[in-house]
Amino acid sequence: MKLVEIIRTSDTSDETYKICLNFGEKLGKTCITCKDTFGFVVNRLIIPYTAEAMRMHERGDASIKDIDIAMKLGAGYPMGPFELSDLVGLDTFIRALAAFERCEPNNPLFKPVQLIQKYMSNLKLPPIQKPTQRRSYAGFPTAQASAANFANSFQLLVTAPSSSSSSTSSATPYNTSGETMANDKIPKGYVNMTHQVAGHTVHVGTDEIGLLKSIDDGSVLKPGGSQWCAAREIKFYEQLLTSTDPAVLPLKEFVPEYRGTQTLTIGNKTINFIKLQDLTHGMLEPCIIDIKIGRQTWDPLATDAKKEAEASKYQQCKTTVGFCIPGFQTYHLISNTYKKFGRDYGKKLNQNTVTDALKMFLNGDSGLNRQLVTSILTSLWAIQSWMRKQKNYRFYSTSILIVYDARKLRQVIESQRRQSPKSFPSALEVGNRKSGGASPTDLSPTGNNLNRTLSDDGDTLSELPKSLPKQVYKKIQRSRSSTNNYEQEMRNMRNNYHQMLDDLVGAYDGKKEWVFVKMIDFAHTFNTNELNETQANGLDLNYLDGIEHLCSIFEEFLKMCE
Ligand SMILES: Nc1ncnc2c1ncn2[C@@H]1O[C@H](COP(=O)(O)OP(=O)(O)OP(=O)(O)O)[C@@H](O)[C@H]1O
Ligand SMILES: O=P(O)(O)O[C@@H]1[C@H](O)[C@H](O)[C@@H](OP(=O)(O)O)[C@H](OP(=O)(O)O)[C@H]1O
Repeated sequence: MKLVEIIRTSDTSDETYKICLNFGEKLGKTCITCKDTFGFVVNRLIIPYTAEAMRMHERGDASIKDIDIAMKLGAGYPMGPFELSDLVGLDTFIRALAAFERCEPNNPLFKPVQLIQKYMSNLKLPPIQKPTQRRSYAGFPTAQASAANFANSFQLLVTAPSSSSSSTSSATPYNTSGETMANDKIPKGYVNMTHQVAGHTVHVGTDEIGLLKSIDDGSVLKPGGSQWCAAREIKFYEQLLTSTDPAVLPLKEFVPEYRGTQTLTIGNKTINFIKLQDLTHGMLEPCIIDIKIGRQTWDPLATDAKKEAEASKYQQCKTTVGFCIPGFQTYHLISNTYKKFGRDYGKKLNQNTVTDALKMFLNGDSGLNRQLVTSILTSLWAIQSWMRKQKNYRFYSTSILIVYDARKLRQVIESQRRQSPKSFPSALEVGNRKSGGASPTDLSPTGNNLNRTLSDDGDTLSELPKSLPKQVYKKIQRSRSSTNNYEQEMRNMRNNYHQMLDDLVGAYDGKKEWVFVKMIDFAHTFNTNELNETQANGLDLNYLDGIEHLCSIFEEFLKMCE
């Protein structure tokens, strides 16, 4: 975020104020000054604005989609109010609005929004506890979606490909109708994994589910069952975890962190899940591509029918480049929207168009970014180099999952443009961001400033240090007079602050990784000692062919960056 709000209280000395200002500027931020008033500038304006947008929809004046479009095109905001509130999380929004109301109980701007109250109470949200990344369990209902299944529908609504891209985006693994498996079937503490681009997914009206996400620790849970060959995949991860074989050790770096298994009862079924690190964790605008490696996507135990079915899919791609793309999503920086492409799109790709798809994934329409391409290519090379040696495994139907945060890419482009304006004239263009002006997206984890003074002061009243600065006492006195349960309030605010900070750190901490390239899906991976001599002989050429082609495409991309 480019913006820093410096809060100057009546007790702030000129010197302290200047130090803060200088510090902010040294960090390359744009600093503004505001009095110590609740919400400061951004939240004080964004919260009632968003509430009013929701009331507008509630009155039936305009649809969610139209309000978002109107504010983007009519007011130049990079995100509409609903898109923004979904990013921040309705739970955070609702609490911020309630906190404002407590500060000014008679101000109609801060009155609760009935529609959200109703949906939130149906959602049975967990109390604010450990920070999660984006609050993917938040969402706003479409007109059609029922209260029970709306959790992801708003996300889908705002992220569904626009009609102009429909020629390329066709069917996705998502339920674009906005229907997801009824949330009441998913055990408390878990939600559907919104950012899943391929693989087995929820099917309404059946017991089929897709990946879940644990709210508690942010892990993804991949469902097992004979259909998904879970036993084989669990065996793969468990063996790898304990392996000390030097020939195998590098593989540990190429897969997501394995966190064991977890049994959950969904409806009347007991399902064993594989728990993995969520590679999109902490990303605000995750771009994800699933690249299935290998011409042969069936394993040696496959039936003839399965072989035939697999061989007939993604034919043009698999036979020419040795890999295929069952799905991807990209956060398009120029239009500020998600674009999603499912298996139907992937099945039409060929040797030439597959490169366009990869470029689109990389937001390459305004030039490929060297840092992004290099980062991906480095990881691909590492996998390729290991594959050129390893003889322990045969990887059938595994994928390479490439994930990056478009929010960070935007920052990288903007900072490159600052350093070398001529070479990056169209950065932008990138997302219609007017440099210098704070936009709603810049400020999106709204509320980040909201509780700063309070949370900096300590957890609860009893934990506050004895010698508090004068202004802290003043704040406490003020807050105390406006709320009955001050200690609880402090705790809530503190927790809120941590959540918001987590969002911010996830998106903006320069040290945090923002690009991941990992191998996933080991349901058809075999140890060579399970295979006959012919199958086990030599290298995994099926995999090697695909990864070599993939590397060569990225090598070409790298040349284009020069
Ligand atoms: N560790 C992870 N972090 C984030 N997302 C993940 C992770 N693992 C899987 N996914 C998401 O889930 C999708 C499907 O994963 P995976 O291929 O493991 O499932 P599957 O149901 O076995 O797929 P398939 O039907 O191709 O065999 C991926 O495309 C990706 O979007
Ligand atoms: O790419 P698509 O078109 O989505 O095809 C699916 C993909 O090949 C999966 O890997 C496969 O699951 P397995 O890995 O379990 O074989 C699934 O088989 P299934 O329908 O038999 O589950 C296919 O439908």
